[in-house]
Amino acid sequence: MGAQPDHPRCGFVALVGAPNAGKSTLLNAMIGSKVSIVSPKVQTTRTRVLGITIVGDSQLIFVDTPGIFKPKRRLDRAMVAAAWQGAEDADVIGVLYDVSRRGVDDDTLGIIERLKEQGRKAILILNKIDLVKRDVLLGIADGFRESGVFTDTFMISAANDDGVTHLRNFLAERLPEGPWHFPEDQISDMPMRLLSAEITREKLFLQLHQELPYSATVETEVWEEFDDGSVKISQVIFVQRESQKAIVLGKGGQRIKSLGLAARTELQAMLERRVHLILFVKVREDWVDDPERYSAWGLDFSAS
Ligand SMILES: Nc1nc2c(ncn2[C@@H]2O[C@H](COP(=O)(O)OP(=O)(O)OP(=O)(O)O)[C@@H](O)[C@H]2O)c(=O)[nH]1
Repeated sequence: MGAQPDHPRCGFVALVGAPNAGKSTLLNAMIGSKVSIVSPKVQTTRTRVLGITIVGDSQLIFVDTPGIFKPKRRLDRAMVAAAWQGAEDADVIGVLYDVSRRGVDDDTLGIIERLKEQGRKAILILNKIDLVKRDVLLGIADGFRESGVFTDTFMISAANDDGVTHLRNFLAERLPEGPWHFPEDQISDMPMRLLSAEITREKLFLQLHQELPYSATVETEVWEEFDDGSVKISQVIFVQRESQKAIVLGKGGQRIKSLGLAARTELQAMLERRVHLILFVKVREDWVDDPERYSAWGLDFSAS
């Protein structure tokens, strides 16, 4: 553990909001390094990610939560339970809202209701201000003020890094006094295996979004570091049907080659070392209801 300041502060910040509000983008902007997966599709964040950053004497530990939405499937219910758990344990809750949407959605209303029930205060983070006019923005802020839940309101554009530093400094001041929980150089306690699998899964979404909606998952099976500094990573892409396997492989293995290249390039940049990435595709029809998958994502299956 690196040296701590004389008067350290440390605490947990939970970002909650409807799917697509920009939680991952904001987290990445705050941490300054890729720790969560950003994708234009909704509900792609399946794992609770802790991103950690130091601001002055404060160590901010961000709990990025999966979208809090009405759970339908078993997996979704586990996600929602995990999301709320993260929020309830936090020192500061930030409710993120996408100002470009037309009218407040049920997800956000549900979050506010839940905060009210618990008598918890939160800060309101109005995101994507680059997409709306100022008077619209002020109207939205007024609307939220009536709920009585929010102590402070921030107007930011996470994607353009507008207002993010101000928010970060505010959070740093808000945290309770106490020793740092993590070594200074640790930006994420998400195991590297999991993070690298998420990178491959992101590539799957980006390259095959139409053909393969939400039915694939990726696991890292081998993580082997060599003396020359390189690392060998073997991953399995699980799909639900043979037809999907064929899609992931592509004609003459073209698709999987391209997925592997994209994932490897990003892994190398992140790990700052040479990466040998080996991808396999396996069919497992019932992965969505397999308890083992839940523990791998840090979700509590019994909560669902
Ligand atoms: N124009 C604009 N787009 C943004 C901004 N912040 C995020 N986005 C976009 O909004 C989309 C959703 O952002 P994410 O960060 O993935 O949202 P999320 O809340 O983590 O979504 P889930 O993973 O579904 O919970 C992405 O396409 C982002 O690029 C912003 O400030 N301005």
